Amino acid sequence: MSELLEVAGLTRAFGGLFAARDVAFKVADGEVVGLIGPNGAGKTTVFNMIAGLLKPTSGQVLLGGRDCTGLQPHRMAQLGVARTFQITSLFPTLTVMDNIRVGMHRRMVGSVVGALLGTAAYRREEESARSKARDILDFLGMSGLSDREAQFLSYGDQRRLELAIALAAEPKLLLLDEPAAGMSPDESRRLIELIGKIRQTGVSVLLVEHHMKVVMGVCDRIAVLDHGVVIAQGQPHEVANDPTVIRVYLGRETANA
Ligand SMILES: Nc1ncnc2c1ncn2[C@@H]1O[C@H](COP(=O)(O)OP(=O)(O)OP(=O)(O)O)[C@@H](O)[C@H]1O
Repeated sequence: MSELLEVAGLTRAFGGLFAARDVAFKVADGEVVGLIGPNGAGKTTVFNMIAGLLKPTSGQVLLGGRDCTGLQPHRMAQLGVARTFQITSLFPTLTVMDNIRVGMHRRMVGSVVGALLGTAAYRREEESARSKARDILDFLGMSGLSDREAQFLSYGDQRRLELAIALAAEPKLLLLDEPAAGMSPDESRRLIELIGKIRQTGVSVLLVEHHMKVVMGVCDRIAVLDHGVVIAQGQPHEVANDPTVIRVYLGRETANA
């Protein structure tokens, strides 16, 4: 497998505090990598530096070997990095289908003028967007919800809709920020299945997650952060049995196992 994402020496200081220091890990094509650690360990900071939302103080973010350090989020998106957004970014009174189409809209070539004039090119693009959105809903097992307003979806379905919007960008790398937060055990199980399905399509996933069952159930490899530093990385069973990791988790928080 070739490397899709590589971060090297990634560091971010806030004043005198190093939220991330010299962080290094890789995500291969079609691999699911978990980024875990106690509260305040630096997961979001690393995640945001990869997504382009936060500039590193030093270090590199490489995508397919290309240096993408410090690029803006929309440039990272163009290069194939998609992230899930919080539920608040859904449009509550729009249908599931329209939420996905709005998500796609920014990347569509057709102009506003084309839309206003109802040109053939615009209609073709619009139909292909709808068809793609239907495929994604089908893939996520949400076909029956296409016409439902987002506000009437269950919590788990709202989070699946976020996934659908991210997948509509046809990413190479999907960044998932605590996708299992607030989910019931049933919803978490479905999420594990879905992430597995997404991986099978060749998409790589970087997952920040507190929910250990989800992390252990779906990740090929895990990197553990503590105080901004990677203290362990490896396969789930290696990390779970690492004495430093056990000490950090037992000492700092009760793992959500
Ligand atoms: N904008 C900021 N300004 C100052 N300090 C920050 C900022 N963002 C994060 N920090 C600090 O950096 C450290 C790492 O925070 P970060 O949010 O990356 O951790 P986390 O692992 O994502 O935590 P959680 O699991 O609670 O979301 C924390 O000490 C936090 O207080």
